[in-house]
Amino acid sequence: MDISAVNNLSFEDYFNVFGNVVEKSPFIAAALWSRRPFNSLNDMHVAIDHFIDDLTESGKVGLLRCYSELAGRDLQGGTLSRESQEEQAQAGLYTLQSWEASHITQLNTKYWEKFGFPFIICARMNDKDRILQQLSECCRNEYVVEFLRAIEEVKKICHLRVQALVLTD
Ligand SMILES: NC(=O)NC1=NC(=O)NC1=O
Repeated sequence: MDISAVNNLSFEDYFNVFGNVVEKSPFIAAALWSRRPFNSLNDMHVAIDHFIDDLTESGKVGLLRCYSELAGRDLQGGTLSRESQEEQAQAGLYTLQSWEASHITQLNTKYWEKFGFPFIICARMNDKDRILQQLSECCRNEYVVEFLRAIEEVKKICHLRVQALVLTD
């Protein structure tokens, strides 16, 4: 659908389509309904980015905590969202060797224990080797570095999800 079709959707249809552009934070899509009409796809991106940037720190941390870990329990248990499942599959996280799977589990645990939210990276822009390498390196970062990086990765993931739903202009 193009941006004018987006603007003409009923709230229910809009919410069904865009509700998970920010993983398990449907309130963001619901809030952005008030920003219509969007002038362009980029206008939607900017509106979402500004909404996220305007959240309090605790609001941002809550948003980060809604993301499932990469190759984590949700992937193993088949409880990932459709979008996350597609993104993680595309990065090769469903076909890890056993040593890779145990390594990412160990690093994810170390990361969560250090920062209080899961390691987040845009899987569609990476592959399993780069994800493992980034996770390992990011475990050594300071809190503020990871907090800011994670928010920017959330935006990248969101932009790709919105782009997939709306024809580019
Ligand atoms: N923890 C994560 O990085 N999760 C994710 N990255 C993606 O690209 N999609 C996800 O669900």
